[in-house]
Amino acid sequence: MVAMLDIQSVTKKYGKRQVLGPVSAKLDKGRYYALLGPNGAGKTTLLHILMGLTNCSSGMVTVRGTSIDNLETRRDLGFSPDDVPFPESLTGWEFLELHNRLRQRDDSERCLKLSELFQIKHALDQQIFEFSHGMRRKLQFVAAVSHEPALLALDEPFRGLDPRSSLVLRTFLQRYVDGGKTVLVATHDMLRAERDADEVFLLHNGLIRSQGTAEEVRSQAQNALSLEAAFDALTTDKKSAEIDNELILDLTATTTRR
Ligand SMILES: Nc1ncnc2c1ncn2[C@@H]1O[C@H](COP(=O)(O)OP(=O)(O)OP(=O)(O)O)[C@@H](O)[C@H]1O
Repeated sequence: MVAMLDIQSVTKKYGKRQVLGPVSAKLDKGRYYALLGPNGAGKTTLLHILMGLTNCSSGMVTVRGTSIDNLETRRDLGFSPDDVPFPESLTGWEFLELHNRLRQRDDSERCLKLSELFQIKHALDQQIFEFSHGMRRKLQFVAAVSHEPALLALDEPFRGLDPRSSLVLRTFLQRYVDGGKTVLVATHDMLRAERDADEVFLLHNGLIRSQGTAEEVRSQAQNALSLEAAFDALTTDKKSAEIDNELILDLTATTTRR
């Protein structure tokens, strides 16, 4: 069976510095994947390469057997980035329409239904600079999913969402995957990853340090009790943990003495 996403020996260099890879992995349809890793591990860089937004330095990425260099292939991808500036002067609706036009599709009806689901429909005529952080996240998500992409990649999609919206998004993603699509979520939220993802990739210093179900990753970390503990064991060496503890004691001792 052809993989939904096939990442073949992908590397990324900025100048002489290699920040990613080689990374190889296959993602199947109908699965929810979590991409985990410490700050600077290369998660966003990898997502940008997978979505065709950044070129890799070497290697190849295919979606259902076709290179992501192909425009048609890229139209079957959806991406909700983290912290990318918005065109503030556009209204919410103009932002969604822009995505429709770039994809040469008319998904207006679906945009409206999604906006209703995420409770931003009432604000679509407002300019984006008036949107709150959570509203922006939701708008970004609606734009990413309105064309029903086969592969949906999301960078920290739950950050800043209120509990109800988080629940709606979580349910939506589960159903989306049940419908045969593939979801890849980069996150620092270990509890959510452990609960929701079928499989996780743990990236460390630009390389996949561990991958599999949360249970498999835990077993690779001497049967750690949680994914969070496994993450810590696989990405932090004992020496730096000791130095951290000493520094915390040192830095807080003066505070408590006052
Ligand atoms: N445009 C750039 N130029 C040079 N180096 C970059 C650039 N973008 C990212 N990097 C470097 O690439 C590495 C990976 O960064 P990346 O943003 O992919 O990490 P991340 O895992 O998403 O981190 P975080 O969890 O903090 O968001 C880091 O060392 C970063 O400094």
